[in-house]
Amino acid sequence: LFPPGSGRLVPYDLLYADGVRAYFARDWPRAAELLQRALHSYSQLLAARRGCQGRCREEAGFAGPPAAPCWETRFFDRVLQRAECLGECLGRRLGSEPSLHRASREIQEDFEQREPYNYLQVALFQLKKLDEAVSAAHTFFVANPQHLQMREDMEKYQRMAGVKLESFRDLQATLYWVRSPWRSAAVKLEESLEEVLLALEDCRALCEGPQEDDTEEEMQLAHYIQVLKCRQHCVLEVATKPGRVSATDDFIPSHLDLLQFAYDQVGNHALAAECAASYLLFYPSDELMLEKMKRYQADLGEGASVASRENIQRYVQRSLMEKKLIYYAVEHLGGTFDDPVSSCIFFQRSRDLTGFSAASADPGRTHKKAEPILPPPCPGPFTFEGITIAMDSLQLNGSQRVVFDRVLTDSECKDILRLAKAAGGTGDGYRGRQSPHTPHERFEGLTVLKALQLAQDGTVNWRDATLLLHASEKSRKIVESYFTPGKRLHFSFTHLVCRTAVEGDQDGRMDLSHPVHADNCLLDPEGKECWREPPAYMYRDYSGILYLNDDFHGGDLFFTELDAVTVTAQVRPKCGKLVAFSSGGENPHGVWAVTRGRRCAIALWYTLSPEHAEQVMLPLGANQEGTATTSPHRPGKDIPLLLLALSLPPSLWHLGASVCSSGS
Ligand SMILES: O=C(O)CCC(=O)C(=O)O
Ligand SMILES: [Fe+3]
Repeated sequence: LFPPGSGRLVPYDLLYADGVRAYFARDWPRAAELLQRALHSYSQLLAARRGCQGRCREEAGFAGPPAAPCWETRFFDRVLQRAECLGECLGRRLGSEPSLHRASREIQEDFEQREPYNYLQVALFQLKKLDEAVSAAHTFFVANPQHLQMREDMEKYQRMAGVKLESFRDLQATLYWVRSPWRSAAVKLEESLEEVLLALEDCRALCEGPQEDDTEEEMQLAHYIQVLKCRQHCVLEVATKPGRVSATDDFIPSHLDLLQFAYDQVGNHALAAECAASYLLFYPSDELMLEKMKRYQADLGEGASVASRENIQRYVQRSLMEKKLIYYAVEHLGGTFDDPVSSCIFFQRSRDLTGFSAASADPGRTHKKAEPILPPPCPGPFTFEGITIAMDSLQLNGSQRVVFDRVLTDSECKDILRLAKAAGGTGDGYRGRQSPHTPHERFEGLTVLKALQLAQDGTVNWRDATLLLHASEKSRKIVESYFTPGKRLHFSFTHLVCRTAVEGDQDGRMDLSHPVHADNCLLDPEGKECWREPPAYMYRDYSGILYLNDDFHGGDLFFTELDAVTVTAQVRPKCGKLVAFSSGGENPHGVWAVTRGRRCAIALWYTLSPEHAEQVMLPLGANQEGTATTSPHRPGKDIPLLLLALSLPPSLWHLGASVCSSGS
């Protein structure tokens, strides 16, 4: 079908399937070759898609509005035109029908998760191509830092004689960023922001219907206002048209917010600051963002000037101007305007600009007074107002423990729970599976990045995904200011996790939902010690759990002594309750069985060390305490295996732990 030299790209899923088959047949040379070809084919496909997208966007942009009677139809025409262009362009570049290159969802996910590199590294290792094997392993590990098997392999590679430091390279890294998963998030966010701004332009251009010269002035004005309203509605149009990136009315500011977060995570403070400044154009009094701006400014130094993005400035100014004109018209000519953008600042500013309120009160006016327009509810930023300390270390009978209340409002909890539900419905990335701790519960986890990815796909809504990020960030700030004032706490790992009681399987249950453990060391209840060594996440310094609901039975969190049985304190989960504690042996904890319903929480782990921010890979070349040999103090087999496993993040359990469990 695809003879070599025909210039036709062999679909990557076919190559992959053959490669995996060869792998299991232990035909290493063939496996390595096919897997490498599969990866090559996949990257060619992505490159072709990117190239064609650029071209077709231009083409559709230059084509000019087709002469259809109403602009919605024309908008669809434009979309169809672009789809057609894409199909042709891809067909040409790939040398075959683009549909042949559409792999199943599972295979796509494998490639997104870099799974083929996992097979490849084994095959290359078997072929004694050590340098290439290490690069492949490293490339896989960068995207799967929680993968226990690979983590061990990486440690082995690092200890191996003859392995060069340069071999630890990410074969998929884009130019200047390595390691952080936020890197690819930022790239994707930039892409989708650009997509939307372009789509907006497309949509706005189509608002301009034919102008009849001889209509009366009044009619012309009415027509013009219609055009302006149409343009204002483009934000929503772009949000809901099929084939577009999913968006909400708050799409642009949310994107800027997420981008500043992503850039901050990868340490690019200049870009983070630029996005923060751009975000502030929408919400100039957002306290959290203003505070971040201050930090960025301090990080960047005195002389550095921070400006918002020009395209966003233009967007905001233009939008304000249009709203101003519309409000003016509504007031003087009648009619209504249902502002599609709920951003309060837009509303308030455009009202201020028109002098709307003052004009309405002017007694000299003869016009019928315009209906007062109520500002839309401001979603507003989080504030720390209202948060209370419900229990401190003393009341919790231990050290470095605290419980805060009212970190989230009921409606925020509801929105985040909705996110969990929507993500659960996809059966993707959030699959309910048996809890790793107990057969009587199902266990589901969703990371912030995965939530953003689902928002990108349009599976969940942007606002909810952003809310998850905000809730995490807010908790981080609270924990930071409580436990480490003046020192920055970084996210180490964050996920939304739900535990659901399996119905009809709860009678006489004796086990726990989450057995007693400590978060950064291996608890040894017999020796009454906690070993801070791998595979525990040693660099986790603080833990937080932000609860989202209480409509379930059981599921209280409890702290114990080092013996793992003497309970010292207990916390009943509730929406908005945040429990935080230091992650070490001073805080062994567990969760009572959930015997009815579903218990959801955002689990958060923080680190003081920037190198471990939101990734779990140890810096290469650095000396990893205790990784090279087993500590002589470690009572090896005396540590119950379960306790050992529990000090690893739950995320580990939903990544295929071994090569064999995936791709087959
Ligand atoms: O959900 C909870 O209350 C605690 C969970 C926990 O300790 C953990 O995931 O490490
Ligand atoms: Fe824990």
